[in-house]
This record gives sequence, structure tokens and C-alpha cells, in this order.
Amino acid sequence: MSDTNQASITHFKQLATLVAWDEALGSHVYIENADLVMRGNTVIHAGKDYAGPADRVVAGNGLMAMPGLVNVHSHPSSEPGNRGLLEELGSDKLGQSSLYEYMPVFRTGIETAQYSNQVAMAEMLLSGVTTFVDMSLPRPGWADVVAAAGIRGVLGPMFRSAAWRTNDGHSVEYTWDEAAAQKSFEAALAVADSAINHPSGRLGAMLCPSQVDTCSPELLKAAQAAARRLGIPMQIHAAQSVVEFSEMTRRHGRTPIEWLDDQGLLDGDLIIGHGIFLNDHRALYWPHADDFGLLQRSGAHVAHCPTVFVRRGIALSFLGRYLRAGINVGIGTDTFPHNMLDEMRLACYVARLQAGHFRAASTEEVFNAATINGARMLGRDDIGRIAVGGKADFSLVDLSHPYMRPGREPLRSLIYSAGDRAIRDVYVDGAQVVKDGKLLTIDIERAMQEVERAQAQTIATVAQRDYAGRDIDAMSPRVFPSRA
Ligand SMILES: Nc1nc2[nH]c(O)nc2c(=O)[nH]1
Repeated sequence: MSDTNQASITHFKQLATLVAWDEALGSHVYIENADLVMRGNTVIHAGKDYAGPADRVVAGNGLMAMPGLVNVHSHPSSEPGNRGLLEELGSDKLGQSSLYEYMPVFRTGIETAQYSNQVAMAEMLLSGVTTFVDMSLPRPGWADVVAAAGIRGVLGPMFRSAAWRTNDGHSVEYTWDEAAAQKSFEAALAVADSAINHPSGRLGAMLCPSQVDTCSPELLKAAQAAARRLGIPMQIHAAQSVVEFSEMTRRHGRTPIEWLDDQGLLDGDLIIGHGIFLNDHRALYWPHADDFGLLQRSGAHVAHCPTVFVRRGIALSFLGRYLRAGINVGIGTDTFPHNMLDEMRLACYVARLQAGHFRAASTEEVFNAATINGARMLGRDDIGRIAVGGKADFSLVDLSHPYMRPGREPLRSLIYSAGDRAIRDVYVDGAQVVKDGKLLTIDIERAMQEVERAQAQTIATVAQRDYAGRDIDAMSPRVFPSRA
């Protein structure tokens, strides 16, 4: 969408509440009975009493406008196919994680990736996400699929030097193949190029060496050089499992965070996916390190995705500790459902449980994490906030929804009670993508049918991939047995 003075002006008039950015305060603020005005894809007024021209006026009574949420970590091309299979699975003998025994075995294939991507983006848009980081394997056409959804996407093509596998359920083997890594790195660079130069103007890129324990120093160095050349950030999974921590300390005598620092990677251009298993985590014993201090001093960011870990009894300890030490933490969904409001609620509750204290993460901190912190790690100050000159990426929340009432504190009501049920309309880059709770841009039914087909295929063939040859009912029993 063009951003010229000729672009049409839309005036959201007399919004009951506007969550606007106050630059002087360095904070979001509530403004009651406010006007929000966009010209094309840009906000030109966010406050009281707009008196300028407008091509279209939208009544704002009963509505709250809030900034679009920024989802900093997701795997949309594969996660929707895991619904109903993976929620209660982890490996007893691999630190409760599902990464090694289950994820590689259940994964739906690349031929379903675009449909899976669409299902996930639908979930995001309907829960108020306007920007997301999409960490997937490189594939042709990826950028066009994301752009067509109307969302703002940061494509994060993943590549690695080694694949992992368990052959016994209690140890993990890494198969190294640098030639294959080089090929997928080149494919990743092509994806980054297609995103950065995409005509939609809504796409960007980051480079994602997949995991700290699967990438060689050479691959990481090449990735860092390319990211610097392109002026884009990197994200890597690190400190995400006990297995990974043990593997890195076994290989190098260094924690995953220390090792990243040794490679010269730990800086303000790196996002750590998860950052849970620092040396002081209660599941580890490695007292002679200071991962937290290293993170704090480095300026590296953390993508915090509570759901996928809490399902397995694992949690970051704890969100408020990281934030109050100045570590920039954003929120990601990682798994299904891609519902940021659910994720934000869980982020609040889990931090409080981990700390044993109700002040361990405030609503303000979590809302900031899901907006401006996420924007900051993407190097942007024009999203994650509603401010003049910024992008017109925002949601309109229905304050008349029963879960939003009584209406004293709309963001608390949204996060703790209503969730996505109260998201009425969503705009990205000035264009409406959700109207009256319905998505305008994706054929969800078609995409869902393809994901269902792919999951059925995965289920039928799971025994061929499982190290013990188990069928689906042995690997992932249903909640109740079926009776004839
Ligand atoms: N939590 C994680 N999810 C993942 N998906 C994927 O493809 N890789 C990972 C991972 O390393 N961690």
C-alpha cells in the first residue's frame, strides 16, 4: 500500500479507549474518547479531537484500539499438524522434552507447509497479531503465501549442520552433514532475499541457524556475516532443553550461552529462542558459570514461549527477573494454537508460579513484551505501538463483549478474561484483515482440510519413523479408549 499524501484517510472517531504510545513517557497510555486516523498505511493522528479531512469515518464507540501484537517465535509450517498429538508428550529419559523422540517423527511434510502456514497465520490474526516471525525450512513460494495473508511477516529460514535422532529413547545422536547445511543455508539466503524485496512491502527476514547444538562454528560464522551484510537479526534455539545443555557441556565444557559467546554471536543482533536452561536453572547443576549475567551484558534478546514448555512441566525462571535485569524479552507462540493473548496470559501466570510471587510479571510488562520489546528485537520503532508516523497495525476490541465487562481495565479484561473472543477487527499496514471476528484473507477451511489430510498420513506412517516401531496409539494414546 502506498504511503503518499494521495492515499485515502480513514478516521476511527471517538474510540472509547485508544492504547497510544507516549514518546515522552516511553510508555503505552490509555486515551479515552480518542480519534485514530490513518492515511494509507501510516498513522497520522492518535489522540483527542481530529479535525482534519477524512475519506471514511468509522464509529469508535464501544471499541478499544490497541497496537498489533508482535509474535517473535513461531513454526507455522509444521505446528498445526501436531494438534491432538503432542500436547501431553515428552520423553521421561530426555529431560521431559518432546524435541527428540516425537517432533521429528510427527512432523507433516513440506508439501503441506503452505496450508499449515495459513492455518497458523489465521490463528495469529484472529488473536490480534499483526507481525510474526516465521521460523520454517526454506521453500519456494513461502514469501507469497505469507504476503497473501495480509500479515506483516519476518521470514526466518532455518538451516543446520546436524540432524538429531534418538535410537533408544534415552540418548540423542547428531548426524553431521556440512554439504547439506551449505545447501540449506544458500536456500535460506534466497528466502531472505525474496522477503526483503517482496513487492508487498510487508515482509522482512532474519537468519535462523536452527539450534545451538546442531550448528557448526563455521555455519554460525557464515550466517552472522550474511546477517550483518543484509542488516537483519538472527534467531537460534538455545538453552531449550536439559539434553542440549548436557550435550554442549560434554562437547565443549561450556554452557550453550557461553559457547554462543565464545563464537562471537551473543550480541544485540541475536535472539535466543527460549533461553530457559541457564546454568542456574533448578534442573541443572553447573554453578561455575554466569549465563544470566552474560545474557544481561550482551544485549542479546530472548523469545519467551511459555505454552510449549509448560505442557511438559518446564518453565523460564522467571520473566520478571529477565526483564528487570534489562534483558529484552518478547513473546512467541512456538506451538499451536498461535494465540498470542493465551500466550500472554500464560506468561503472566507462569512467571508468578515460578517466582512464588504475584509481582513476578505484571500485565504492563507482558503487554510491553508482546508489543514494543518484540518490535525492538526486529529493529523497528514503527510497529508494536500506535504513534503518529508509525504503521497502521492495530486491533479494535469489542468492549461490549460480556468478558470485557465491567470495563474498568480493558487490557486486563482482554488478557485474563476475553482473549481473542473480543478481537473484532484487525488492520495491518492500513488494510483490514479481520472484520467482525472473521478473517478476510485466508480460506481457512481449505487449508485445514489439507492439514487434516497430512496429519492422517503422518499418523498412518508413524511406526516407520519411530525408533521402536510404535504405532500412533502406542506413541500418543487418546484421552479415552474408543468403544465399539
Ligand atoms: N521448541 C522448538 N520447536 C522447534 N521446531 C523446530 O522445527 N525446531 C524446534 C526447536 O528446536 N525447538
